[in-house]
Amino acid sequence: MQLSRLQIEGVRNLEPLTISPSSTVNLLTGPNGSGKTSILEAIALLASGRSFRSARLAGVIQHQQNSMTVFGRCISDAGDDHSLGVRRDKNGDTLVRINGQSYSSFSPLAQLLAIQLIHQDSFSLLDGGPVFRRKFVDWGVFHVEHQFVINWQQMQKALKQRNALLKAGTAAEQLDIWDNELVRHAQAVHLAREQWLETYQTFFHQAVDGYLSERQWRLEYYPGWNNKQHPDFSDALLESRPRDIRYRQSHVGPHRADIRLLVDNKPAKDVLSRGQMKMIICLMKIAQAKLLEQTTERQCIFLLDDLGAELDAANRELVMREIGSLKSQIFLTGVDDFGLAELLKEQGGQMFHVEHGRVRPV
Ligand SMILES: Nc1ncnc2c1ncn2[C@@H]1O[C@H](COP(=O)(O)OP(=O)(O)OP(=O)(O)O)[C@@H](O)[C@H]1O
Repeated sequence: MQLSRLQIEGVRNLEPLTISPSSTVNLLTGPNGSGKTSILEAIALLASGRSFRSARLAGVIQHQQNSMTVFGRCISDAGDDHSLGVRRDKNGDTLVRINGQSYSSFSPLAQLLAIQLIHQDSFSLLDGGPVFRRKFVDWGVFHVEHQFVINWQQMQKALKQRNALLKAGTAAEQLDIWDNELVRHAQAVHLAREQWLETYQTFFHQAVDGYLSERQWRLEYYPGWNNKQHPDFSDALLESRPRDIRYRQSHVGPHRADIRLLVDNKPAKDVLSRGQMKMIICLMKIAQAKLLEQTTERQCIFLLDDLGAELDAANRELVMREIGSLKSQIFLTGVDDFGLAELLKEQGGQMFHVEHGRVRPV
């Protein structure tokens, strides 16, 4: 899916704007605080209903305004036209519209727009907690296997019920019903993640091959329990039961899953420089987009906030060429064109200048 038109109103410092982005690269330049990231934020909002920088959406709505609206006209990978819109009021009311029809949740938008976001918090993928890596894997699985989200939601529900019983100090036998439900969906979630990761490994290794290829890279999957000892999750859950009862929470399961990236047998976050970490994060996301493109013929939209930060010229160009090898649409920000103007021309891109919340094509 690609955005052929973008309309934003009431988002942070941005004046109401309408732009027709290029289907290849869109470079947004301008001074600090001018509103570049806010444009990426608005695109991400259109795809997920969430902001990647504020937990509270009310903070994204422009001061003195009562609502914000993001509207996008998109061309699907099959060539169909779609209109998508999100409106959010200060009092929390939300409206999601796709092709003139209203929806009560954001998931239909997420299914249409596959966004790959790289910004300053993306480092969490390597140095943050397991939740960031689980989200990364689940995003990949969600876009290739639609049944996954149902199993994931059922698993979360069973886990919540089980934890509530544990907290209330309920007798062990009463856990059985939720344990059975948890096992059923947890097993499905685990298998889907495992299969996706098996395919992903190939794309990941191809992506890092052209970068620090003298190093040995390994991506390991931990499903959330010791599956060498207990291939069947139900055995692990049963073994964990006395501990779960004692500490009143569930200690094993796909909610504890993680992936570990090792470089020459050491955790990547302990040995890579900041710039190298950013490169690997970019390459991990590019590999994810390639997998999606090759398995489903769907394209991602890349949002790269301040790509220039931490990366030297050679690495910036490598990232741009790698993304350019996909059919993805790219939006990237920078205080200047950080030497990418030539490459931008070569890739048929478009530059926009942002100043005091006003955007104009250059
Ligand atoms: N709710 C809001 N209403 C109005 N203005 C806001 C609101 N929230 C933030 N701002 C302002 O909007 C601007 C947003 O800037 P943004 O982060 O998009 O800039 P940027 O061009 O990406 O900057 P940088 O180059 O420093 O990353 C800032 O000047 C900020 O003070």
